[in-house]
Amino acid sequence: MPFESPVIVALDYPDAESALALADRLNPQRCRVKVGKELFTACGPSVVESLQYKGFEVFLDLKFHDIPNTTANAVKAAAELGVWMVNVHASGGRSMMGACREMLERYPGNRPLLTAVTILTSLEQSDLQEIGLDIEPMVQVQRLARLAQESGLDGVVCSAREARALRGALGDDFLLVTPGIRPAESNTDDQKRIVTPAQAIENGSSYLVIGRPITRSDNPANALEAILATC
Ligand SMILES: O=C(O)c1cc(=O)[nH]c(=O)n1[C@@H]1O[C@H](COP(=O)(O)O)[C@@H](O)[C@H]1O
Repeated sequence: MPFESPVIVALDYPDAESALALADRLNPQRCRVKVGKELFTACGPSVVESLQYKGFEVFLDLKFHDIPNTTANAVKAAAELGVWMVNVHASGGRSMMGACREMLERYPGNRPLLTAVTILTSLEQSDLQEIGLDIEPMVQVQRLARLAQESGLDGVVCSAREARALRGALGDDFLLVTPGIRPAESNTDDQKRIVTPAQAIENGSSYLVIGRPITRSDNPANALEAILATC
C-alpha cells in the first residue's frame, strides 16, 4: 500500500455477505482488515480469499493458544492462506511461540507477521485478580511482550496504554498492535483499557485495530478518514 495506514478494521460479522458489504465501502489503500473468530468460524478461508481478491491485506486474528505442534501447524495453515498477519496468545509460552516462528521460516518470500496477544483489552486489574494473576496489567503485558520478543515474534497485541513503556523497552522495530481504540466520546462497549487514536499513535502504537467505531458508523469510509486525520 503506497500510504502506510496504521488502521486495521475489525470485520466482526456473522456472515461473509455482511463483511464483504462493509469491505466494499472501504478503500484497501486506506486500511487493512481483520478477520476474527466469529467471521472465520462461520465462513472459513473463503472469506479471507474474497477480501484478498478485493485488494485487502488480512490480519487473521484467531489468537491460537494450544500446544506447540498444534499451534505451529495452525500458523502454517494461515501462511498458506497468504495472510498479512496472524496471532497467538503469548501466555502459550516460549516453546509454543518459538515453534510458530520456526514454522514460518518456511515462507521466506511471503511470511506473515507473527504477533502475540498479551492481556486482552477487555480486562483490567480486578479481572486478572479473579483468574489468579495478582499483578497490574502493565507489568504482565511487559513480561509477556519481552517473552514474545525473545521468542522471535514480530510484535505484540496490547492496549495503547502500555505502548509507550513497551516502545521504550523493546525498541522501534517491535510491532505494537493496539485494539481498544475509541475516538473521544464514543461508546466503550466491552473494552476496558481504551485509548483515543491520536493518543495511541503518540504512545508509539504501530497499528490501531478498530471495529465498531467504524463498522457501526453510518458512513464507515468517513469514520475511517476522520480517525486517520487525527493520527
Ligand atoms: O487480537 C485482537 O485483535 C484483540 C485483542 C485484544 O486484546 N482486544 C481486542 O479487542 N481485540 C480485537 O480487536 C477488535 C476490537 O473491536 P472494537 O472493540 O469493535 O473496536 C475485536 O475484533 C477484538 O477481537
